[in-house]
Amino acid sequence: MAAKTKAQDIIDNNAVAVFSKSYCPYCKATKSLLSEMGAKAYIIELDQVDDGAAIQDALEEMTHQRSVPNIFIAKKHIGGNSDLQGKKSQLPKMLKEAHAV
Ligand SMILES: N[C@@H](CCC(=O)N[C@@H](CS)C(=O)NCC(=O)O)C(=O)O
Repeated sequence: MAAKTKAQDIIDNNAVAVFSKSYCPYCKATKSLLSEMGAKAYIIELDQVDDGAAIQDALEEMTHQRSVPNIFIAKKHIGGNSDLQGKKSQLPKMLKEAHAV
């Protein structure tokens, strides 16, 4: 599957999608926050899959964001960890509406 199609497929089929890298501290903070909130999230570690670099390129093209984590809730691009942390007070409602909790 082409990387762009794969990225879009992950975004479309998961209430919460996190494109992450296993060693990235910002990604760890995002995963911790989502876990604390009890959210079911699809997490792909781009440094641990063969097509990770191609998926990162595709995400940059789609969102104009190259950094990880690259986060989507209900198919909507949220941004990175700082964007997610900044939405902390809205998250319970957003996650509920996305059927992620
Ligand atoms: N402000 C960003 C910082 C994210 C960041 O700097 N991520 C690093 C990895 S820890 C990154 O994407 N580096 C480029 C790369 O891995 O290609 C956020 O809050 O998500």
